[in-house]
Amino acid sequence: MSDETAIPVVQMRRPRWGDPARTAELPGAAAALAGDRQADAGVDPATITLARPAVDVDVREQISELVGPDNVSDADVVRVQHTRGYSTPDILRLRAGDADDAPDLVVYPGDHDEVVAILRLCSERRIAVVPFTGGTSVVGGLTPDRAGVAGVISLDLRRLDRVVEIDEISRMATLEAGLRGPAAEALLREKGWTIGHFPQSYEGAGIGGYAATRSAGQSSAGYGRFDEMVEGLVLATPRGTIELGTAPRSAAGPDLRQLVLGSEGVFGVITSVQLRIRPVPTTRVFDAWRFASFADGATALRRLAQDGPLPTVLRLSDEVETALNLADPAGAGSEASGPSDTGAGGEGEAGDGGSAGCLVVAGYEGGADEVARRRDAASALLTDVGGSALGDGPGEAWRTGRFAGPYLRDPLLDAGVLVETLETVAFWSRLHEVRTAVTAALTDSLTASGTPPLVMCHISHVYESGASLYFTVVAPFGDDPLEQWAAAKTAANTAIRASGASITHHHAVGRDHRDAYHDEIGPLALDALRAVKASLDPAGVCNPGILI
Ligand SMILES: Cc1cc2nc3c(=O)[nH]c(=O)nc-3n(C[C@H](O)[C@H](O)[C@H](O)COP(=O)(O)OP(=O)(O)OC[C@H]3O[C@@H](n4cnc5c(N)ncnc54)[C@H](O)[C@@H]3O)c2cc1C
Repeated sequence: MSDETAIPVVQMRRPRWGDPARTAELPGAAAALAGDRQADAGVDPATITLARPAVDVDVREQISELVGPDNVSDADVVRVQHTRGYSTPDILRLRAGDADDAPDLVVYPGDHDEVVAILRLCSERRIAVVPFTGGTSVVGGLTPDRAGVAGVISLDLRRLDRVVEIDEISRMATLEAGLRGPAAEALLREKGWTIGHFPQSYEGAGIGGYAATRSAGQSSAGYGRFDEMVEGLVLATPRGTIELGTAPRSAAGPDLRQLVLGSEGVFGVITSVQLRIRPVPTTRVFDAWRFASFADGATALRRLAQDGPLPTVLRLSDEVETALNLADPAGAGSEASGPSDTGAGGEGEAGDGGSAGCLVVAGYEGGADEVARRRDAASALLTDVGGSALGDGPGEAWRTGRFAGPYLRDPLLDAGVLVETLETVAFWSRLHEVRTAVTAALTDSLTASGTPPLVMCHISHVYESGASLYFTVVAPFGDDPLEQWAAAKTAANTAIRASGASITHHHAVGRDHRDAYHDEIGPLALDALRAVKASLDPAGVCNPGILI
């Protein structure tokens, strides 16, 4: 019954997304935006030749002794596959043959002690260490600053792939950090358990990355964000090991787990995580509802978040995304996706906020009785606040197509259509102001570049006091797509901060949001974080330039 178990771990082939056997056709809307442009897939990454690795030969030998010679590589093709992440600018650079940010060495440690030993050695030799779990960062989290370091190592954690322990009584599992989403889920499901964390990057991302970025999955209403599932974790630092998580809640000082969650590799490397787990659901049903406007739909989501009951998946698309979603759910309303079918115009009248209204997907998972109870009560509330039931057709269609969206970005870029996403989070009382400001900033910036965009927005993570806003932007390439997007992104960041929202709900800070993050927390808080880093990483080799 579960589509998540049908999805294997995919070894990504930068710069393209996902399983090469699963390609997506260029959507009709994109053809209109692209005009007569010839499709161009860019430079083949296998043909890129890199400068010689900067790391001294004796360092390489010492690392080889630590992890075994087969677990170190300086081959160009391997280094290119560890270059940057999966933001659209990252992809555009690699498509242009620019792999200047490639690491010097890629190292595959086999256990926690090897990670500590590598960090110690790199600290002595001032070599930057970039933890790499799935490599799907969209915020520049894998692009360290080389200033002041003698080289860069990408620490690929794929060999840390064990389920260490399942504590069925406490409903907890200890997982190594390199386990990728589908592998972790498959191993737990063999024993009847699920994590319930399904980001749209599920095929690529993994446990360490989820924890280091405070990831949020599509089922966050039911299972919580990833950081809310974490009961304990182990951090390897250049100065040794920190183990956190003695009990579920404690009054023993500040909760230091929260200091490590979201730390993006700057304090060290998370090598294992103790997670809350739940029984695999036996029942799953996804309903769809229509609301007259985004504001009406947002009120309905707020009421569910505040008064309950919460579905397991809860999301609201704006008018443009709704029209595309109802036309082809695999193509819109997804993370990092673009429009799929009719695009601006056509039957759905996307682009003019036309007749489709705003789609709410409410999915319920659990035991049969409990699902029926929650579904009945939530449906009564949704009806009460003005929703029209659309049955389970569009909801099920969204569910089955939900991991397909990212596959559209490559054909869109091939066709000269810029597509990128960004997200934020705010209190309910400010949400509409934030949405209006960010939409205007993106629209104005890209229109000023001569490429008026299609801007879509959805809510997919809700709390009693607020919700996330997720924007998908589509525009034809201008003369310089990197500059074009940089200007739009700066405008959006400025609007987010000016309207009092957070710079990120789940994509994290990386390098791309660093300045806005510093503005958000203020200089004293930043000093405190820097003091923690100086204590754990005195040589400053852990992901330099990221976050702080
Ligand atoms: C198509 C697409 C869809 C996406 N959808 C979602 C979504 O639905 N929800 C969501 O939250 N995010 C989403 N993302 C963003 C991204 O997948 C998440 O940030 C994810 O958590 C990253 O996991 P990863 O394993 O790929 O981490 P990586 O990219 O390997 O690393 C992310 C950052 O954490 C650091 N890091 C990695 N592992 C460790 C470790 N063990 N210890 C310390 N630091 C570490 C890295 O150095 C880097 O700075 C999406 C991205 C793409 C490209």
